Amino acid sequence: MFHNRRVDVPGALSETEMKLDKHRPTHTIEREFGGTLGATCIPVFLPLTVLYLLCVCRSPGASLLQWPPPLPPTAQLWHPLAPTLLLGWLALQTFLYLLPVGKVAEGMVLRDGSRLKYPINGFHSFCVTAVLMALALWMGMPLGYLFELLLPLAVCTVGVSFLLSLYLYIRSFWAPNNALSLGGNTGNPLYDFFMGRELNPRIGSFDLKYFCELRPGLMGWVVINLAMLMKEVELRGSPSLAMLLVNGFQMLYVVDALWNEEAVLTTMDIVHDGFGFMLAFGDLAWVPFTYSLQANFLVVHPQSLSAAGAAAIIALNGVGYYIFRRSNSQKNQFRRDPTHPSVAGLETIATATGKRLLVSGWWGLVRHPNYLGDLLMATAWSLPCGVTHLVPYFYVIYFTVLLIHREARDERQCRAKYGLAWDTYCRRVPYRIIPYVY
Ligand SMILES: NC(=O)C1=CN([C@@H]2O[C@H](COP(=O)(O)OP(=O)(O)OC[C@H]3O[C@@H](n4cnc5c(N)ncnc54)[C@H](OP(=O)(O)O)[C@@H]3O)[C@@H](O)[C@H]2O)C=CC1
Ligand SMILES: CC(C)=CCC[C@@H](C)[C@H]1CC=C2C3=C(CC[C@@]21C)[C@@]1(C)CC[C@H](O)C(C)(C)[C@@H]1CC3
Repeated sequence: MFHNRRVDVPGALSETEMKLDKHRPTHTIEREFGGTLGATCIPVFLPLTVLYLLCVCRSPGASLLQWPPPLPPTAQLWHPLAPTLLLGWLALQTFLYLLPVGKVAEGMVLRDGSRLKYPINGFHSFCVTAVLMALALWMGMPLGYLFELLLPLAVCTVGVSFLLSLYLYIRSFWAPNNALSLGGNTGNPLYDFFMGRELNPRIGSFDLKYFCELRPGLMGWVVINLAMLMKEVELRGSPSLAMLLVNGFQMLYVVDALWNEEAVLTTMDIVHDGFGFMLAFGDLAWVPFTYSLQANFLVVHPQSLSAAGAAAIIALNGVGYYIFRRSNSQKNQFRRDPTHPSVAGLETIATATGKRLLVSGWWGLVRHPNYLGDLLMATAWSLPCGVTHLVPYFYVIYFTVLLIHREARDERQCRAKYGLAWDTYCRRVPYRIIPYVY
C-alpha cells in the first residue's frame, strides 16, 4: 500500500551518485551522546532511572536525595498481568495502525531521492482507543489498579525495548547501505546499537520507528494518567483540580501530536536519527513512565490549588501551547509549500541546497520558538504539584537538558547542511530558545 516514489528535489542524490551511495561504506566518524562510553552507560542508567523515579515519586518523602533510595522488594517488580497487558496494548495499536483509514502522506526526500509513504491515522487510533477505554470503564474495569501494576509494567516495557533494539540491530545488517542512518554506523556495536543503524526499518509497509514515535508510548502516557486519576477517585472519592489539570494539559499535548501527525515526518528523529535503543526505549518506556510522574505523584501527595493559581497555570499552558503550535505549523507549512498564502509573505534567506530559511515570523524571534513553547507547557504541567517537591519537576529539568542538547545537535546539522546561509541566519536571529536570554 505504501510504496516509494522518486522525485526531482534539490539536494537529493543523482542517479550516478545513488549507485555509488548504495555501495559506499557508510561509516560514521562523528559520535554523539558521549560516544561509546555514553552509549554503554545510558542503556543501563536510564532504565534504572525510570524504576527509581517511579519508586521515589510514591514514597512518603518523595525526595530525589533520599538515602538509602526507596528500593522495592524484587517481588514488586513482577506481576503476571504486566506482560499480557503490554502485549495486548502493542497488538491493539499495531492493528489500529494497519487499518486502511485516513490519508497517506509522503515523508521527506531520502538520500536516494525516494520518499516513503506513511499512514496518517494516529488520531483515528486515539479515538478508537478512547471509545474502547470508555466501554471498558463502563463495564467496571478497575483502571486504577494500573497504579499497583506500574513497576512491573515498566520492567516489561524496558525488556521489550531491549528486545526490539536487538532485533533492529541484527536486521540492519541485511539492509542496503542507502537505507542506513548517517549517525549510527561507526562499526562499534555498542554505539550503533544505541544510535540505530537503520534509518526507517520497515516490515512490509509497517514503519517501526514512526509507529513507536507516536502511538504505544504517547497514548500509553494518557492511559497511565487516566489510571492515576481513577486511583485518586478510589482513594478520595473525586479527582482533585491538580489531577484534572495535569490530565487535561498532557492529553491536549498528545491529541495535538496525533492531530498534527504529518508534522512528525519532518522532525529530526524521523528524518535524521537511526532507530536504535535510544528511540525505542525513549518512545516505549521513557515517555509513558516518566512523563506521567506528575499524575503518579499526585495520587500519594494530594495538593490543593486555588482558583487563581489554577487560572494562572492554565494561562501559562495556553501561551506555551500557542507558541508551540503556531511555530511548528509555520515551519511545517513552509517546508511543505513555501508558496502557501500563510507563509508566502515571510522574509527568507536562500541556501545553496535550494531550500530557504525563514528569518521572520516565529522563526525570526528565536531559532527554536517551538522549544520555548514546549518548555512553558512543561512548567505548567508541574506547577499543579506545588513547589515543595522536586520530583514532579523532573520533566522540566530533563526536558531543558534534552532541548539544549537537541538544539546543539540541530545547529551542527544545519551548519553542515546550509554553511554560510546558516551563519547569516544565526547573525539575523542571535537567540536560540529564549529571546534576549539564551
Ligand atoms: N516532548 C518531548 O519529549 C519532545 C518534544 N519535542 C518537540 O518536537 C518538536 C520538533 O522538534 P525538533 O525535531 O527537535 O526540531 P524542529 O522542529 O525545531 O526542526 C529543526 C529543523 O527545522 C528546520 N529549520 C530550522 N530553522 C529553520 C528556519 N529558520 N526556517 C525553516 N526551517 C528551519 C531545519 O531542518 P530543514 O531545514 O532540513 O527542514 C532544522 O533541522 C518541537 O516542538 C520540540 O519541542 C522534541 C523532542 C522531545
Ligand atoms: C532519555 C531518552 C531516551 C530520550 C529519547 C528522546 C525521546 C523520548 C524524544 C525524542 C523526540 C521525541 C519527540 C516526542 C516525544 C519524545 C521523543 C520521542 C514527540 C512525539 C512528543 C509530541 C510532540 O508533539 C512531537 C510530535 C513534536 C514530539 C516529536 C519528538
